[in-house]
Amino acid sequence: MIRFDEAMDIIIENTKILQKEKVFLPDALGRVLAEDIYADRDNPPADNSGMDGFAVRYEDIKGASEDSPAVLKIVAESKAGGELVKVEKGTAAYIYTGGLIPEGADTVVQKELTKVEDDKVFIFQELPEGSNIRPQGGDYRKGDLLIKSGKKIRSAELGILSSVNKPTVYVYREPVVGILTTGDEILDLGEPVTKLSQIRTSNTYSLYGQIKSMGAKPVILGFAKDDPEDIKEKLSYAESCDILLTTGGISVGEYDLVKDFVTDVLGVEILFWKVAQKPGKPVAFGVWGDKKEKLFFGIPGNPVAAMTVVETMVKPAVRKMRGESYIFDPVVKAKLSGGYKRKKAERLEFIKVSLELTDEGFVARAYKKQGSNILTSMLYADGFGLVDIGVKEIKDGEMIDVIVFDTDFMRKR
Ligand SMILES: Nc1nc2c(c(=O)[nH]1)N[C@H]1C(S)=C(S)[C@@H](COP(=O)(O)OP(=O)(O)OC[C@H]3O[C@@H](n4cnc5c(N)ncnc54)[C@H](O)[C@@H]3O)O[C@H]1N2
Ligand code: MOO
Repeated sequence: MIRFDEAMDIIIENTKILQKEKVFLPDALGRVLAEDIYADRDNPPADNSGMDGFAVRYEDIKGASEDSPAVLKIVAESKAGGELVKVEKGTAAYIYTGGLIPEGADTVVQKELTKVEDDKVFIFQELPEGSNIRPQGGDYRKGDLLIKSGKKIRSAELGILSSVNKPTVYVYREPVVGILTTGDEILDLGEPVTKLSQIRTSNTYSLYGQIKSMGAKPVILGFAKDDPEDIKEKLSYAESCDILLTTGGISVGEYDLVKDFVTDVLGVEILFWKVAQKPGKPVAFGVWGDKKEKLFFGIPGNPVAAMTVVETMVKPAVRKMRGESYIFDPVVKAKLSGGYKRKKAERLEFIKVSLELTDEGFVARAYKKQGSNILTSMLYADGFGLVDIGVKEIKDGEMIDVIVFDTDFMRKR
């Protein structure tokens, strides 16, 4: 049995970033940029006005006051999208926000400080030279590196990409993740219950949700009975996936067949099996494909073990494949209210905790039932508290590290 950190090193070392692909700009939201983005023009492309008002020569308004206003003849108009106009000594131009600064003008006086009579504008205040002018290149210059490859595309990035005229953009491909559910007892949605021992699947859809929300494409490969032929056939459906997840049949029972068959059918090379963690101990990991570029996770059947393994092990791998720079969820220090006790301390334990953000920092509370079959514990959890190997008790009020996988609790007021 290896430790969790050793397992993660093996996973990350064997995970490769996927190829890039071109997508339409709006579809790039949430994806990771696979090219450097340079400015095609200065922004703003020319000096322009930050206010509605009048473009003037500073010389002409110098010394202006309530009692002795400057009086200028209005000779032109400059609006956003308009032509470049001109002002000369003793004249002014109407100007609107975004309008080009007329040739000869060096200052903009906002409308509120002026009065118009016929073709004359009265200016009642001197403003510093250059007032209300947004200079050419004040945001960025042509040729500047604006966004580096590897950046996750949010709305701000979409705005910049569109401002530099990128109707399509290179991003990294999103992994296709096949989910194969195994077990004689497992029923899909809608299948009638005919025996007491049958279990309605939870893993198929909780894993689907996890995979989808981490920015990958889940594909449900079906349900296999604990029967060699059935498992082999359904494993073959995984051929076109980047990652194969199986749930169930990975422990040491007579019917735990998955690990051997992934090697027979897909040529998976198993790199580890069993990790000193709780839950999720029997997890298996391997690589396959021509260049060993595809991943296999044999995930335990117990529902909480399955979700925990996907959150802690599969998620960083998916993020790396997507080209993301930051692949781990945040870890925060939290005060563990109520403490936590356990009998054995041989494994790193991920305990399901709810979180609260108080004036004194994060407070974590462990769910009272931590078993790996307790589905409701995952409903309760915002994160996993980490109880290290060798630790049997964390006292009430002691600090623990918590992996935060849902931050909604921080919005509570
Ligand atoms: N002798 C040993 N027995 C077990 C060990 C061990 O080390 N020695 N490990 C235990 C641990 S830890 C886990 S976790 C489980 C994992 O077993 P499998 O991955 O082989 O899973 P199954 O036996 O197929 O199922 C376990 C449990 O989960 C339920 N299950 C399975 N699939 C689903 C699903 N899609 N939705 C909801 N529930 C599911 C299944 O009915 C079983 O109750 O092994 C321990 N045993
Ligand atoms: O570790 Mo198993 O993974 O207890 O549920």
